[in-house]
Amino acid sequence: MARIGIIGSAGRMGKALVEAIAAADEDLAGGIDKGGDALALARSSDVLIDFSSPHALEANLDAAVGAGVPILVGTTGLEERHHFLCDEAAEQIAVLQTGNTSLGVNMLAHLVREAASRLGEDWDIEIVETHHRMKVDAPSGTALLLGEAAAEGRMIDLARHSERGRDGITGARGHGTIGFASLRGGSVAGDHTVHFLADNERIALSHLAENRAIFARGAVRAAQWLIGRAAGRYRMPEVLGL
Ligand SMILES: NC(=O)C1=CN([C@@H]2O[C@H](COP(=O)(O)OP(=O)(O)OC[C@H]3O[C@@H](n4cnc5c(N)ncnc54)[C@H](OP(=O)(O)O)[C@@H]3O)[C@@H](O)[C@H]2O)C=CC1
Ligand SMILES: O=C(O)C1=N[C@H](C(=O)O)C[C@H](O)C1
Repeated sequence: MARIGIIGSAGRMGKALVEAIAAADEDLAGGIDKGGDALALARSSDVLIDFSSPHALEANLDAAVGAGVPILVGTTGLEERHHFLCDEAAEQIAVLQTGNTSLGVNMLAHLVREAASRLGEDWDIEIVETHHRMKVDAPSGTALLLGEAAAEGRMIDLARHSERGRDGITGARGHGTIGFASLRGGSVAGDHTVHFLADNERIALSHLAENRAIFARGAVRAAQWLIGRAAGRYRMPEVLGL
């Protein structure tokens, strides 16, 4: 049995993970929240799963490196410097960072990449996400993951072709850009739709999460897969065989 340590264990995802670890017949090494000792947790774990806060990322990566255990980072709201920190840690341990651990969203990303590569630039791409009222970051990590997939399909740089947070007299939509819109309310676990819009026709590719069990199940699967892996950055499609 693998010993899995959870960072953010009292949170919404932390609770779902406790159930998923039991369902997978693995061992819960322990869990911490704000103020917890990540290094002590890492030393008693075979792998760490982090669904907490971007503020905690540096300490969590240091703990994983210190104990020499792999880490799955599911936390979203990450900035460029957080991705550099993941790269640095991945020189010494296996690191998998992803905005979404579910099979369905990773399959959707594959479809979006394919559609974006086949449809010309006269098909505008807009990504709409809806989440529960407690979510603190926008756009969601998943929306950005889907945006990256679309940008890869188009062979463009997402950072230089994004339209985010439109408000006021924005001017016409930039040709060839990828737009993002975020809705917040209720208890929605996570809905994402990638719209492809051309003159007189539209395609909408969607994923609707009915609960957090899908994220927790994927996270445990990734954690199991990470144990014993060489140092490096890994991605969910490798875990899921997509
Ligand atoms: N990749 C994916 O598939 C998914 C990613 N997420 C992401 O996971 C993250 C957590 O989501 P959710 O569970 O809903 O959020 P919650 O707010 O419910 O839980 C976050 C938990 O992290 C803890 N925490 C906060 N700061 C620290 C810290 N410095 N060190 C250790 N623990 C800390 C909190 O503890 P305290 O209350 O003490 O502050 C809390 O228990 C978000 O970024 C979310 O977007 C969510 C679902 C799926
Ligand atoms: O905060 C959430 O709840 C979720 N966060 C992730 C994201 O930002 O995409 C994944 C999922 O959609 C739920």
